[in-house]
Amino acid sequence: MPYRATTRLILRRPDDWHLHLRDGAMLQAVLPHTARDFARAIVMPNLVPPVVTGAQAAAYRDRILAALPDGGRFQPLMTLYLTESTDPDDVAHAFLDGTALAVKLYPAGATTNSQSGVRDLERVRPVLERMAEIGMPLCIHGEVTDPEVDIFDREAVFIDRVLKPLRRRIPDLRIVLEHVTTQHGVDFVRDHPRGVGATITAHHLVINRNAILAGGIRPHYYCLPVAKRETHRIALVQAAISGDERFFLGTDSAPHLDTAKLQPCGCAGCFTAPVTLPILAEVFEAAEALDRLESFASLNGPAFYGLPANEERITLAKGDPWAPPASIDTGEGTVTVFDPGFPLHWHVEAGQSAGGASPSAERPSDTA
Ligand SMILES: NC(=O)N[C@@H](CC(=O)O)C(=O)O
Ligand SMILES: [Zn+2]
Ligand SMILES: [Zn+2]
Repeated sequence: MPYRATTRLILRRPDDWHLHLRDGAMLQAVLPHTARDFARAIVMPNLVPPVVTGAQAAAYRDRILAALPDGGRFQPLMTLYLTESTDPDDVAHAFLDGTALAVKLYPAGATTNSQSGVRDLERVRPVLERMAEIGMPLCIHGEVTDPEVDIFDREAVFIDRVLKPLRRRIPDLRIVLEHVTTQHGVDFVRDHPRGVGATITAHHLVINRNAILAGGIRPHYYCLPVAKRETHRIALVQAAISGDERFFLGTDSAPHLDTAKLQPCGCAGCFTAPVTLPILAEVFEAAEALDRLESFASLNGPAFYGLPANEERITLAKGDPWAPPASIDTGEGTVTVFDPGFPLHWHVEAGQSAGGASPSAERPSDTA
């Protein structure tokens, strides 16, 4: 049946403030899916070996730009992986010359490729103090690694044990609590009027932990932090649709080969890049908040990072449900595309640019 758009929504081209692009064949395969819909993305540094220095970030940025499809104007924004031997001068230099926008804190052992991360925050204090001085944000994977702590509590415990004391010790350090998954995380951000933000993924807005475990084990819904119970999902939706500047989109699109996910010990991460904006449109529409999608996806992130919002526009169109590809091929194996579990009626119109005609998101209007 031919596609019939019945509703259109124009918004500034979104950015992704938390993205995994990997390297090599995987980078080649996943990058076009982000570059198609997003103007910029903060690229996570958890390669093997990790992207630690300014020079490594510049080299990785060059590899990403070389992998861009022809005519792609996508801009990768680089991060530095914080280790206990990170040099404060190198970090400051990379920030001030524009090579890196932020530093990423992985508690050692918390997630995929975090083994070079931080065990003792005291050891990185000189780096954090320097970052506070120069206004460089710290992006945080906010989970404790203590095996005594239940996996569903690890974000909340991190906030109490690590984040609150850190905030007291270095109050001027700008912090992004990445991929927030709990009411506790939302409350922590709301309690801090300045200098604290949080990214929210599309998948945490649409799944709770039942998606992973009820009626069978579904590895493609397993990511870290792991999805929590429904009350937390609702808190995340409330934060995302609130228009509150401190909450912005970070997809955490984290591709892994299916052969790595479908294992007795499969790895964490959901590949959402190809479906992020259609999913968000469904979520915001269901919450009667389509007029705030632009704040979440296109305005709040740049405001936090002190960057201009994109001038270019994209159009989201609503029509008959469409089926995204079940997976993409990387040449080295397939990667399953995140399935939200409901039909997608919205899609991003191809090659669309409204040329800056509209000052902000329009309320959807009937164009049929
Ligand atoms: N989110 C995930 O489950 N996985 C991410 C790492 C991360 O963001 O924690 C990955 O790199 O695969
Ligand atoms: Zn993470
Ligand atoms: Zn991530």
